[in-house]
Amino acid sequence: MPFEPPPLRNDCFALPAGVDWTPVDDALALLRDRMTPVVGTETVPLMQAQGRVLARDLVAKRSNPPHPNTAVDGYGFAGDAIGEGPQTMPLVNGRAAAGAPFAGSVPRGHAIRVLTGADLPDGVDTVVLDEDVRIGDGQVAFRGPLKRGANTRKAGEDVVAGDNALRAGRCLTPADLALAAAVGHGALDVRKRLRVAVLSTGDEIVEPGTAAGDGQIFDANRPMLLSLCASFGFDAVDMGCAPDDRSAVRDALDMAAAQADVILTSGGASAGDEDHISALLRETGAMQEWRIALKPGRPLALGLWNDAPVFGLPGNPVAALVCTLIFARPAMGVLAGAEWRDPQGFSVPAAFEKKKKPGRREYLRARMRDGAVEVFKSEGSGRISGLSWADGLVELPDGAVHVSPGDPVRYIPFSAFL
Ligand SMILES: Nc1nc2c(c(=O)[nH]1)N[C@H]1C(S)=C(S)[C@@H](COP(=O)(O)OP(=O)(O)OC[C@H]3O[C@@H](n4cnc5c(N)ncnc54)[C@H](O)[C@@H]3O)O[C@H]1N2
Ligand code: MOO
Repeated sequence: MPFEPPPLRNDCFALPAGVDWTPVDDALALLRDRMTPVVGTETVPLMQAQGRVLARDLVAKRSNPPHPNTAVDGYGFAGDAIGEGPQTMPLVNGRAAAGAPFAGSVPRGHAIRVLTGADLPDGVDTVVLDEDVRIGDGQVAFRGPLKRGANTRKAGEDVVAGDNALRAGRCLTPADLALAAAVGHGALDVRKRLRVAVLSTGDEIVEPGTAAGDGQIFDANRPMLLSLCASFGFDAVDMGCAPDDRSAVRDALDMAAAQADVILTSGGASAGDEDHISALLRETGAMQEWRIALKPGRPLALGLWNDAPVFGLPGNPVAALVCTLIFARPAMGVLAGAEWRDPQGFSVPAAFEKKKKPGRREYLRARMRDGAVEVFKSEGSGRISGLSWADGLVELPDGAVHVSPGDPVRYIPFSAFL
């Protein structure tokens, strides 16, 4: 039987009793607390592991470097055999090169030709750089003093065999693959990719590029959310668009839960007559409507559908993106077996003025220009051009603020969510 984690609990999205408008940090703390990995593990070749989530701590099978070696092209000798001022040493026949070590031993007071990366021959612990020597008559001449061990690398100075080189839950970067390779691994145990189904809802939504009649709009959320999930390293599953019809939405959720580990829907998340996502999730008894003290993205419907967590995102594209980045992204990371990650923001000077009332956190579309952060001209939640204009978000705190140009504000680049 495949080794798979247990499903989430039915009440995994429940808010504590009496909570009404949930502050963003409380909502995030709840998600962090309740989410657990839902995907199993598999072994993949190292070369194909970029972007995957490491399933177990990676123990170094070999030290890096494995042996003491020279960091430069030059001449190696015993460091304690020289003093200050001019030095002359007879050269031993032969040389040590990377991949072609010198088999013999170098007598004290003698030197040997060494090339970068070569294991230090027996009797050598110090190297003088090519640029600092003169060669002639079977001898090498240079000026002392030279620190013992100069221009060499110690065995294990980077990683020692048996050390934990990488921690489980890490999303593997190109540099991680270099490290894993260096310490002796050719294949890695990783989490299976999280499958994320993306479903749009709404009678007014039509396929991009088709003819749109009066009252119809093109599906902008689906291409955005599918590509976003792919950029997070997940398998994005396109579930198309369901009309505002309870049984059609039910069928679409059934299909999504059969094909994916998580479901992202957009539209129909609030409590209007045609808000079928929240109504259906409520029917399962696992629906939680999170009214988050946040702009944009107030209504976020969370629930389980046939054991698959559902993030019912608001329909407005700006709110859909903000809710995905701020809530769904870190939660999906944990479902995928990764560590919880808070996006790294920066404190930068504002290039704008803004007054904000207390009681909710606000995210503004933003971009850095000339060392300061500017914000989009409108805060309208349907203004998709502003998402495209932006390189990130400015996060304004829950309390009241009056930002003036030059004041420090928190800027989170979109790349911080990847
Ligand atoms: N009486 C209230 N009305 C609304 C409230 C409220 O608190 N009380 N909240 C507003 C806010 S804030 C938002 S956000 C929206 C969220 O509503 P829904 O999640 O139910 O979304 P819809 O009503 O279905 O759609 C909202 C808006 O977004 C457009 N949309 C939907 N899907 C797509 C898509 N795939 N691509 C492009 N655009 C999409 C849709 O046509 C609507 O214009 O509710 C407010 N109302
Ligand atoms: O979530 Mo709505 O888009 O805040 O405006």
